[in-house]
Amino acid sequence: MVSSSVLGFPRMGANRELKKATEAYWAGKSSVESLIDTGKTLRAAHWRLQKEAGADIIASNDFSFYDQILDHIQLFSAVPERYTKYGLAPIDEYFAMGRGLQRPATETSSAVDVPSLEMVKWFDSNYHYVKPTLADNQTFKLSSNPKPVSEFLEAKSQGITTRPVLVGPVSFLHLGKADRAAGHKVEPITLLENLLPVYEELLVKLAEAGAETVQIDEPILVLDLPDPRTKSAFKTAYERLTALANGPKIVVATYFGDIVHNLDVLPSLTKASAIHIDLVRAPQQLDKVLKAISPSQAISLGLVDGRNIWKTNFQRAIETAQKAIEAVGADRIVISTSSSLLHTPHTLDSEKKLPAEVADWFSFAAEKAKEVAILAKAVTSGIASVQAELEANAKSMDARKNSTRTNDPAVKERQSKITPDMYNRKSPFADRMAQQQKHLGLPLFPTTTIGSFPQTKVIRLARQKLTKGEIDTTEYEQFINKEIELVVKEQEAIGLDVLVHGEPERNDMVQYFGERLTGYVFTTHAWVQSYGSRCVRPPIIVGDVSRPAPMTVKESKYAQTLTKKPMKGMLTGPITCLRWSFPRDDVHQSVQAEQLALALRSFWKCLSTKVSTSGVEDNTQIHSHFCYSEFQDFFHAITALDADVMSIECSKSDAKLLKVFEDEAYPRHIGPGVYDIHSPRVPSEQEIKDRIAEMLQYLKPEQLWIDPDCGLKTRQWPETKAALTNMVNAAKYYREKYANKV
Ligand SMILES: Nc1nc2c(c(=O)[nH]1)N[C@@H](CNc1ccc(C(=O)N[C@@H](CCC(=O)N[C@@H](CCC(=O)N[C@@H](CCC(=O)O)C(=O)O)C(=O)O)C(=O)O)cc1)CN2
Ligand code: MET
Ligand SMILES: [Zn+2]
Repeated sequence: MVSSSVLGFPRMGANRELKKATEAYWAGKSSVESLIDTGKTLRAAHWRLQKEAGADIIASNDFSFYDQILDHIQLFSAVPERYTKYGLAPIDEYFAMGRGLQRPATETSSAVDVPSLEMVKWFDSNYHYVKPTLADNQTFKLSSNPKPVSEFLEAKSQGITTRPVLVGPVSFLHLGKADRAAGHKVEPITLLENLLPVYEELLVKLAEAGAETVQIDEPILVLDLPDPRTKSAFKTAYERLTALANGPKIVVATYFGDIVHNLDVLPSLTKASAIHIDLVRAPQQLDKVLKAISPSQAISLGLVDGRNIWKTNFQRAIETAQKAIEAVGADRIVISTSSSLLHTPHTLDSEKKLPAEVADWFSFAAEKAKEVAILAKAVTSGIASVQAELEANAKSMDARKNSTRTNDPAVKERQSKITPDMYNRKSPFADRMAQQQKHLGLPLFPTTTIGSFPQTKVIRLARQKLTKGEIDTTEYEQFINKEIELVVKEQEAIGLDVLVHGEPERNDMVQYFGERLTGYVFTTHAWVQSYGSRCVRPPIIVGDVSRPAPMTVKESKYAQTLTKKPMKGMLTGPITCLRWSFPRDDVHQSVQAEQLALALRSFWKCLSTKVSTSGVEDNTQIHSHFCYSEFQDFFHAITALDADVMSIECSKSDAKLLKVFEDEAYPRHIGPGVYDIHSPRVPSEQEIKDRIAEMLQYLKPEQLWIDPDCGLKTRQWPETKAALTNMVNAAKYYREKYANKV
């Protein structure tokens, strides 16, 4: 028999109950009991939903109040001392690591001021995890009442036997880093021996609690692993974890890529009961993995997309499953989601406004749980047992393929006319910068922000009223103009050099642009967690993209009339628009990216990839923003973009990484973010000065801009003003210090 499995379920809830509960707790508006209760209710509902959908294997410990990697940091007692020293309640210590904590002393407790841990993109998704920061000689200890065990028992008490999911020891270490803030230099992988006993203890506890199998995620198996120590860590770890006398069976799960280049790791995993692979992202790996697994091992086929919202093509999935069955036998096959469903919205049932034609093409998390069950039944009991479902699916696939929504000949025509000159700026950087300096007259260490200012409740409510028709466009636009006036006034008061309009008209930097382009559709409830309590509602690209309605130019122009200082206009680049939307799966992503670039270019010849930014005058200064700290990995790609000024996320990473700019003699301007905007914590002027001093070890004073890590939309006004004031003062200090020196 072939069973079906779901590697993990989204945890926010159908109506973002978890977001609301967490934010209410942070705001002091609800108790910890009420937060914990919401978690429990959501877990129960999600397990039941999957059970009723017919999924055989359902995950537990996929729930998290903030992030699953952060959960493991606490589970292993790997919390840095700067958090533990306050003796906070475990949940508060946990949130302090996620978002920092800054609070004055009270009669009963001392003052707390601690920044958050670093937050990083989860592989190439738009989810972000909290990076483990480890000490030299880091010790690990299993927390009391370990979460994976208690959540397993919780499900069991509800009559549902789950498969607990853990992040594997090798991935946990590989995704971590030395705690440089506390002076440590350890290479995380060398800590494996210290960590393994904790996994052993936990696995035994899970088995004792009744878990027959545990899913251990080792997603780093899809990465290149050049360090031989990483590969040998798999051997050390899995030979031990799969040999526990009283341990559970272990399924090793990989996702978001293929493991073909790491097949030499598989022999270390022979005693794992199954290997899971992502066949949506990397279908070509099946044959090789089938040959490489051991004869006793099962293979879990990730056939239902955990990253996108398209209905699974049943015919194709069944063909793949049958091929695998022929190769190794039905008893060794599991049909699964490609990854956790964390990256998909909760349920299609909530969408009442989608065109019916289009809604029939989609499948969200709840529907995907049904898909794995149908597929498993089809290959176990025969096609006839799910005839109706298969017919409906085939009809839907056909309808999508032949729909007029998906093909627009005019777009294809325009795409065929892209010429080489559309890729390049008019003059080289040095000439452009000379003209820009004359035009803009900026001081040394110019200060700016990334674009957004606080998206207050008032702004969101105004937008909600517009959507509901309670106010009209004119009233809404007047409201937005008032917000822009406020943002400009505040920036002038703070003393920033290059201003922004603050982006109040945008619900989200991706959704906003999607809503103004054809080829997209939008949802009302399809939220996906981005980090912590923050969610996005990615627009869906269903067809060829084109024909922008006028957008955002009006707001920027209005903002410029309010000040003599230079005003920067903000656009979301085509690649980000693509990758943070739900892209089509029937057309190559490069084609979709090009369509987006053309669409954006056509209304404003100014954007962050070359087709969009070329055709701009020399004295127009292009700022490109990248909120990734791993810039060294794509240094050459960003260099090729030829932006005049580049702003990058940097405040949480080692300033030494900036050395790449020095080594490569990068000539253009750079603003490495000087403070973290994801946390409400206000950085002091001294902290920012220290950070700038570090940057000046690698960057020339005349190329350095002073800005925050990213946009300020998630912040409140008081902390925004305080932080930017400290930032501007720090910049002024260096401006004086270097006056006449460069
Ligand atoms: N797409 C995307 N990806 C990104 C980023 C980003 O900004 N966008 N930034 C980086 C980090 N990720 C982030 C992700 C989300 C948010 C964020 O602020 N999200 C908001 C939602 C933004 C939004 O769409 N807001 C809408 C609607 C919000 C809403 O909930 N409205 C209420 C009504 C108003 C209210 O009570 O607040 C409702 O519908 O019930 C609007 O402003 O119009 C949130 O979770 O709170 C920030 C950063 C990387 N990836
Ligand atoms: C996630 S990058 C954000 C860029 C956007 N212009 C903002 O400031 O919010
Ligand atoms: Zn950013």
